Amino acid sequence: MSTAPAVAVHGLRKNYGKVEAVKGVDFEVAPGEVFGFLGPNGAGKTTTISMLCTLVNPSGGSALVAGHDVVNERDEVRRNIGLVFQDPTLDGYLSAEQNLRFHAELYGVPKNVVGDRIRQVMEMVALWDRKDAKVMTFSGGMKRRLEIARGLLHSPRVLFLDEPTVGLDPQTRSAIWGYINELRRLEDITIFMTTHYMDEAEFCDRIAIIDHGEVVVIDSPEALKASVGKDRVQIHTGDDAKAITALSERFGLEAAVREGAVTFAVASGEEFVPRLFAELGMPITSVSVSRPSLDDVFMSYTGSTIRDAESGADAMSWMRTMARR
Ligand SMILES: Nc1ncnc2c1ncn2[C@@H]1O[C@H](COP(=O)(O)OP(=O)(O)OP(=O)(O)O)[C@@H](O)[C@H]1O
Repeated sequence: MSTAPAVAVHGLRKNYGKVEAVKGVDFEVAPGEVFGFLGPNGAGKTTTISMLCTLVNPSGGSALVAGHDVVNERDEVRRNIGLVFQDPTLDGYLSAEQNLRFHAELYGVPKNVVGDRIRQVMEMVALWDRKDAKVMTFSGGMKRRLEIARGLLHSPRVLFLDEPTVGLDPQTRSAIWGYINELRRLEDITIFMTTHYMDEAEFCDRIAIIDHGEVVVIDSPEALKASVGKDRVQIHTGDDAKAITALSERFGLEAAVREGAVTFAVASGEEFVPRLFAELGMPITSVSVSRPSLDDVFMSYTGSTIRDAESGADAMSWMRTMARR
């Protein structure tokens, strides 16, 4: 297996008129990696992935995918990638299998292997028993699964998934992740995906947090959470106000009531708890310690929660829509 990066991006930029959608990003994705691009709506995820897939021309910088330049070697890039985008492009009047056969012809999959490959990818997403059904009869989750199967049909080296689970219910989302995990076990493939679901970013080997067109940080979910440094401690007491004062006076900690409990952040929370019981000077009825989540990571690197950032982006796109009228 090659050790050259599956994706190598240097100073990649995209402007739409005055909007700087992507402001010069740099990153590399190793072969076999599941790499996640995490950011709120409007952060520049789709624009970046579209440039890597040769669907949008960069305004500057460079990108190699499977060793090929996305501007000068578009055909080579396209042959080596699979795409699953937010907007479905399946033909509802054709059966699931016919959709895949059509795709196989477009990509020149050799005739002698098409049948076996179609069966293999459809079994991977548990749709083989529905191969003859028209796609218009499929649920949203089944269509997404079929799109993933189609994206894999020509054995791409890099599979791009743009928000693969957006709009799906939690059960279907978790099933899709089951297939993605199965896929990385069975196929020699690199997966590049975008998401704005924090819980899904946890499944990636590494994630890049992107905000306002810039990559803010790149690392494994574990390392990112560790970089935040502090655990979240929540305690229940008979008198929250008194507990907040005591935490401040005795430990110099800033606490507030969150989700009905006195909440504060502290390094090595588990080691701190025994001291807390001994020195707080009032009874504690329950305590919980949790590690930082990716939400805390996003907050610490961007200064806002992903939801706040999202409503800001929504407001921006609403203003742009109004301005165009
Ligand atoms: N074709 C376009 N013309 C003008 N502006 C665009 C175009 N496509 C994207 N933008 C703008 O570029 C910025 C980045 O958009 P992009 O779709 O890449 O973000 P995103 O992170 O993928 O968001 P989402 O999760 O909503 O898809 C936004 O401000 C968006 O409004």
